[in-house]
Amino acid sequence: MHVVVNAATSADGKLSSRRREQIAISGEKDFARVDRLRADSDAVVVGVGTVLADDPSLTVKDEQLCERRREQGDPEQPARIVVDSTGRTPTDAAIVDDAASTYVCLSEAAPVDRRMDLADRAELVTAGEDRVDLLRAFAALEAAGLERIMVEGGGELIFSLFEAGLVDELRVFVGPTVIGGRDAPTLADGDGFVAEFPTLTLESLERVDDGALLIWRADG
Ligand SMILES: NC(=O)C1=CN([C@@H]2O[C@H](COP(=O)(O)OP(=O)(O)OC[C@H]3O[C@@H](n4cnc5c(N)ncnc54)[C@H](OP(=O)(O)O)[C@@H]3O)[C@@H](O)[C@H]2O)C=CC1
Ligand SMILES: Nc1nc(O)c(N)c(N[C@@H]2O[C@H](COP(=O)(O)O)[C@@H](O)[C@H]2O)n1
Repeated sequence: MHVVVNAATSADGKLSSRRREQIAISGEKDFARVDRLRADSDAVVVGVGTVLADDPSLTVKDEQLCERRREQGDPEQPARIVVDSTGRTPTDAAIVDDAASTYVCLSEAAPVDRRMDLADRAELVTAGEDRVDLLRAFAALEAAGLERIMVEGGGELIFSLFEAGLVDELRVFVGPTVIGGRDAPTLADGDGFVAEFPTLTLESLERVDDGALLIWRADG
């Protein structure tokens, strides 16, 4: 399995504002790059915080990219994956619509009624007691044939993926804006590291739109 985390931050490292509403940080070229990265992936992952904040579809928007996937024998759309310990994903969320297949990764703490509601719309993967055990969940997803994984956020999930040692690559578009706010989500939130910080090797740095795209390889 190869896991690429992709996100857009403001110049001060925020994913969105303290209101936790979706903000277009990327410009046109960067959104097109994100669409190509989705098209090159078997699955696109977000945490339930992003589902509740943004109601994302996570689909490939360019019809030619969908056509290319079909020609390669892939499903027209990559699968969507939500990491959601207790099954808070609404049943009318775009991520569980018919546009693509969806996996919801739950923990044992997810109530039966939430499981039953979501099971009509998604494949359920259970790993972990109170919180999703990402190592086990990702192993189950790999066993289901999902190899090329793109993670789109948010900051809580990205931190946990680094903590679990699951990140192979980090691609960050840094946009020309300042959002600020101590409570605004950043690229990696969670508890934060105090020692043994994950380190990265810079693979490339490119001007895109009015910002910069940085591609990092995770060491270790
Ligand atoms: N600019 C960008 O590129 C992007 C911006 N965003 C923004 O980020 C914000 C959402 O980010 P955030 O609030 O951090 O939410 P996340 O999308 O990271 O989801 C976090 C939630 O996932 C669930 N979860 C389950 N298991 C785990 C685990 N092992 N580790 C971590 N989380 C787990 C938790 O909820 P539970 O305990 O209920 O399971 C947790 O609260 C929004 O404002 C959104 O707009 C999001 C994506 C990209
Ligand atoms: N790459 C990127 N740049 C931004 O500026 C963004 N705000 C995001 N957000 C992510 O895209 C998801 C929305 O996807 P759909 O348009 O619904 O397909 C959103 O939930 C974030 O994960 N990404």
